[in-house]
Amino acid sequence: MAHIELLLNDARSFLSEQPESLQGRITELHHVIHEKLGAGNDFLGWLDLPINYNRNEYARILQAAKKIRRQSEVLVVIGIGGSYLGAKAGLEFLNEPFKKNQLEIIFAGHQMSGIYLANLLEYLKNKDFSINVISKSGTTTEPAIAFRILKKALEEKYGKDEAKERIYATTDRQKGALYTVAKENGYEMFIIPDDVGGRFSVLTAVGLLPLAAAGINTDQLLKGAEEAYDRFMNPSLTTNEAYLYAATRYLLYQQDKKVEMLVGYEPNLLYLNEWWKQLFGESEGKDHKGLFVASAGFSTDLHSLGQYIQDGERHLFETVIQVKHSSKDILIPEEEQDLDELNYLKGKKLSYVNEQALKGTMMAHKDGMVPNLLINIPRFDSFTFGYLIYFFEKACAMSAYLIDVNPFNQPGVEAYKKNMFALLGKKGYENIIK
Ligand SMILES: O=P(O)(O)OC[C@H]1O[C@H](O)[C@H](O)[C@@H](O)[C@@H]1O
Repeated sequence: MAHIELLLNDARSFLSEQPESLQGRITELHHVIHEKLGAGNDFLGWLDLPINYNRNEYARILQAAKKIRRQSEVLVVIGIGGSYLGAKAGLEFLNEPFKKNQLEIIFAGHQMSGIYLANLLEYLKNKDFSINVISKSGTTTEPAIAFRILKKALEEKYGKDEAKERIYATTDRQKGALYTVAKENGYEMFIIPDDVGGRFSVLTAVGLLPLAAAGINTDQLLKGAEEAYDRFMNPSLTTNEAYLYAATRYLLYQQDKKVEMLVGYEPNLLYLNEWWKQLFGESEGKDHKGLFVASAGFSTDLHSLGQYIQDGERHLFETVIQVKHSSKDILIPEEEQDLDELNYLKGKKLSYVNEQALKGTMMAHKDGMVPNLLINIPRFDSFTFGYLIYFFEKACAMSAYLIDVNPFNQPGVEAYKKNMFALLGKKGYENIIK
């Protein structure tokens, strides 16, 4: 039984060729992926993580998570891009809105705002805190600056020796400035394997330590990823939803749909959108190719972007995530006078109203010539999160190979960095700007 469903009822009629016709190419590329024959083949370590993650390191992650919870009220997680979005997406996906957790997780180093960091330092003054600094390269500017500043605050508060017991560094096994700092100071370290790129690293310490520290059941998360691993080992489009998704978005792209929007009807999905955008945007957007990936939270954005989606340029399609079971719900009460004219909804669950909004919107957008793909997920739990992460990762590798780009590099990201370093006067960048 599939843990998540992919329904193409509102997409097929737009396609001049059905995704199943690509089965031959998909099977070929499945072998390219699994036999590591394609571009970027030294970055396929994520593929087997659900079955061969490092058990010793995982045991240390769980120990460290316990220690953090014992010692601190706040864990500051420093990282950007792939070293931030997976954990953030997981926390948002799994946390109950407004519920205060025993350990508060705060992210830093995911931008360079002085306002944000100054206020964070202020906030941390009277709190016990620990730091998990995450950077695969160990040299990314945003997290490096945030770490320098927060490390100083931690050392001033607890002294160098105790601060050392409160810093956890997740980085490369042997290189990079963060590696050097961590080794030199004797911080506990977690390794991002050489063959796992940032945006494919959620199932390593990058995602698992912050999530375990937050009290999330990471055993279940890994089990979900393992179930997805098993299911997507067979390339047949009759059972491999990851490849069916990849094939469908590829065909829509061929038919001049240039934008894909990931859409959810629950606020808990908003950061999954952000993680997904990095995954697909950095993996496919190169050599002047690739879908532009955007996202929306409905029904909120139906009151802003909704007009464009219904009626603007016809270059987009939507992938909608529906959550089948609500862990909590609320009934709409009856009012005697019905002044707000809502009695027609009395006794109805809010989840029911939300679902009708989803159905009505899909119908309207389809009528407006926007193909809709529907992904049904059962509920917000760790198992489903792990499953979904692996589903999208596998779909992404296939998608990128379908348009013949290397899914695992991101050369374009360096262009702005060079200019920024030149403007900041960094050594070695003197002659960049003419
Ligand atoms: O983990 P790091 O090496 O610090 O990298 C963090 C992020 O920044 C880079 O610029 C890349 O565009 C991302 O792919 C990466 O996830």
